[in-house]
Amino acid sequence: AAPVHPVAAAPGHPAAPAPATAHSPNGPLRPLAALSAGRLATGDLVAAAKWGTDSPIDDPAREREVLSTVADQARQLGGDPAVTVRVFRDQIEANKAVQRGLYRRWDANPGQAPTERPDLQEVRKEINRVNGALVRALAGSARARSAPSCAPRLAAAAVRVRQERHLDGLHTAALARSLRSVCAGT
Ligand SMILES: C=C(O[C@@H]1C=C(C(=O)O)C=C[C@H]1O)C(=O)O
Repeated sequence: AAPVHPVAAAPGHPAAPAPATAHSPNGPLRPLAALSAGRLATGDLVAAAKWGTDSPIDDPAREREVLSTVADQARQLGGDPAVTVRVFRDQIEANKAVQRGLYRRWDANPGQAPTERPDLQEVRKEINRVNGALVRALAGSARARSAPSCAPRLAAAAVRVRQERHLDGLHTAALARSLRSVCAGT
């Protein structure tokens, strides 16, 4: 098994608590954007793990497991399980959009296709860690997510993350997709 890529292994240290509002330029929304980008980076590894195998991009059983786990985690943290599940449905769609985009790229340019195959189970362990951090960041951002300033602040945070991580068009579009229901009432 190939080692987990460092970009995915350290998306803002997912095991640590979400940074406090005062230390984040965009308040508690910035970690949501950063963690979402970290989760999307795992999409590259998942695509590489599945490419050339029988494992389909869509794995509904794994998706159900993710959604039920994050709902439980949200309940334990005093978060909102319904909101958490809604956001994670978007996270999952965005992850699959990355995988599909990479498959298109690799089909069109076989020279760009991965030559190493990461272990999907190892990548999913990393995804689980990011999931836990995201659930925590969601639970800690209820006020910011329901404020009228949520959408512009979240958009600004996403732009910063795109710049910091030098995201390409595929990952930038997926980041927007992943954050679609973060702000209440959007
Ligand atoms: C990331 C994967 O691919 C898809 C996306 C998932 C996700 O974002 O959690 C879960 C299952 C798959 O439908 C995977 O198979 O683990």
